[in-house]
Amino acid sequence: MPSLSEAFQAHPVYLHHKHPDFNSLQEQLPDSYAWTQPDSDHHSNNTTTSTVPVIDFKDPNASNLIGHACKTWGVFQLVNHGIPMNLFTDIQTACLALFSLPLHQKLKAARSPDGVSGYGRARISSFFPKLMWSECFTILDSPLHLFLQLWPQDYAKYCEIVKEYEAAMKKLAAKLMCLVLASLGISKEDIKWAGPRGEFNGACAALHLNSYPSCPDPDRAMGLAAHTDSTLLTILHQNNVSGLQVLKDGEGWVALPPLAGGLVINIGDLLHILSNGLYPSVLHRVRVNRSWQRFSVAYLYGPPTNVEISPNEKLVGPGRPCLYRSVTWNEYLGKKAKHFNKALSAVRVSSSINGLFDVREDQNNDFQVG
Ligand SMILES: C=C1C[C@]23C[C@@]1(O)CC[C@H]2[C@@]12CCC[C@@](C)(C(=O)O1)[C@H]2[C@@H]3C(=O)O
Ligand SMILES: O=C(O)CCC(=O)C(=O)O
Ligand SMILES: [Fe+2]
Repeated sequence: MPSLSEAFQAHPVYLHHKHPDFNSLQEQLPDSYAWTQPDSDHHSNNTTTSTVPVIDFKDPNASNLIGHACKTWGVFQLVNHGIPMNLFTDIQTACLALFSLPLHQKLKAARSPDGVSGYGRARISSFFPKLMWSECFTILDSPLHLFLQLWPQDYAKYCEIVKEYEAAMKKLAAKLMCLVLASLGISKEDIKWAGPRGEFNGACAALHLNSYPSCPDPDRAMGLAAHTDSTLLTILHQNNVSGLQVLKDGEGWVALPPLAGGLVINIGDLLHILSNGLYPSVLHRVRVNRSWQRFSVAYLYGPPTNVEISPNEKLVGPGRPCLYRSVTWNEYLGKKAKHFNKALSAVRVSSSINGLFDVREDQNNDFQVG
């Protein structure tokens, strides 16, 4: 089976700017980080009243509630999910330890232009003329070789934390998949790689650690620009600092404040495709603030890299044409690396026939550079 890391070999991302040392940028926002915000965006932040659904995983009606949230928002917060609190404390401790290392040490584990794993900027940086106020660290498979560079003495402790965290996320993601699919009327028997008990054992995943340092001019800076994830679903843990926002049709950007012990679950592009557009992947972004450093840990969950994902036949019929052609995650990551937020449209089959376009094509660049 090809590995996820092969997806970027054909689309290397060269980021020409030097890696920043955010500690030395605390006086004034450099022009290369200054984004400007259109007036309409200020308004949408202030007037919105609705909130992202919070779902109790132990609720007997959880599958229906999840289905409704996926359809109307593409995102929800999950509580009572059974993940022990100490796993969150440990992974957040690992984030703090990692991002607090001196820059020259972090760069020993720098991500290569055609690679997936390691330290650097978000890959999407290459699509924007301005820089984002964040740094990230991506882990695919074992972090051992990277952590050996970062912590020659302490690497084992951090490897153990990552291993435990990933194992817990893998189990939770499989349970979520079963409920999400059930809410669409799809059973685990309909998905070959689900396995007999819905363990989704062959699933592929990446762990993405994000750090958003405090920022001298947060209104003009952008932590992470608006994007959708290419995943089936993403499970995100945020520390106690706000910043994450999702775009809601007709309402604008809605904040997703951290809930102690809660997890944010968002629909990615592959589930958007599998559900034939019924469960839309959600555009999200991260704003920064003047006082607090924010950390988040995203578990990016997808199918085995060689599995073709296409609209499920139960969701295709006379009134609902098949909207997307089938793609593997690897192939889709290649599309994302090339077309960014237009990747869904790039695999859409009937857009040119019906004159339909994926909504997010127009929603991509609400922040302009100034
Ligand atoms: C598996 C992956 C999904 C991702 C690219 C990656 O190889 C690892 C990082 C992921 C991430 C996180 C931030 C947003 C995003 C669009 C990006 O640039 O890197 C996603 C990618 C994705 O979901 O397409
Ligand atoms: O930091 C966050 O809250 C969001 C991170 C994110 O969107 C990602 O890693 O894909
Ligand atoms: Fe994301």
